[in-house]
Amino acid sequence: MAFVVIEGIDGSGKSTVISLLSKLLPRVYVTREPSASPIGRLIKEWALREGTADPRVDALLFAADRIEHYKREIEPRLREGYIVICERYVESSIAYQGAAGVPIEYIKFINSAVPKPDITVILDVDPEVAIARVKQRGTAEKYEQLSFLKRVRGIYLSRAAEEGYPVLDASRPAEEVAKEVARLIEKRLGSRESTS
Ligand SMILES: Nc1ncnc2c1ncn2[C@@H]1O[C@H](COP(=O)(O)OP(=O)(O)O)[C@@H](O)[C@H]1O
Ligand SMILES: Cc1cn([C@H]2C[C@H](O)[C@@H](COP(=O)(O)OP(=O)(O)O)O2)c(=O)[nH]c1=O
Repeated sequence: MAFVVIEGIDGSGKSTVISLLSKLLPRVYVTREPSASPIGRLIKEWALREGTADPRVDALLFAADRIEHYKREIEPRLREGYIVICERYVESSIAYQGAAGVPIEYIKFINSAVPKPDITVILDVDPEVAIARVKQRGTAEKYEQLSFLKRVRGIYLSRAAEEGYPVLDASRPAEEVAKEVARLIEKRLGSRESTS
């Protein structure tokens, strides 16, 4: 079993890479955050639109959605032997709510009820490129502002340095990025099989 998380700013190509990945790897279950849970819907329909009074409310809502999402959707699929690929997870809260001023230790604590993924990959791209890509996609959400995304990117890169996450250049064609992620996953799974 393998729990893989793909992280990156809006427009870094996460959804595109993940849909390509699901064709490159066997028995993949794809999911994402905010999730389809009632809390995930509240986040999409309210927190990310009108907005909350304090970014700690966002952090708490994302953490609550994450526990529901992990317990009800991710954990059962892992037990069934799927490679679960999740678009966004704890590092999104650290990067986005951290950039909004919430202390990182607070974010880590409220997310301590869910386990670390087996693999976390950061898709890195210049925020100007990401914003241009998202503009083609339709309306920008509350977090899709250039200066804010520059702070988010900075936190992702410092977290990758702290935790040893692979950082991929996501300005390349999505097919190339997806192949590199698939190789990373196969290598990590292969090394687990050889040690198990
Ligand atoms: N590597 C890439 N090169 C150019 N455009 C891309 C690339 N990856 C994604 N896109 C385009 O950028 C937009 C955002 O991609 P998406 O995968 O939705 O990003 P995210 O899920 O990270 O927000 C989409 O229109 C998509 O077609
Ligand atoms: C999971 C997560 C997402 N976000 C933000 C990042 C995005 O701007 C926004 C929605 O995520 P996004 O991946 O853009 O989903 P959608 O395609 O449905 O818009 O939520 C956080 O601020 N914290 C989190 O913990």
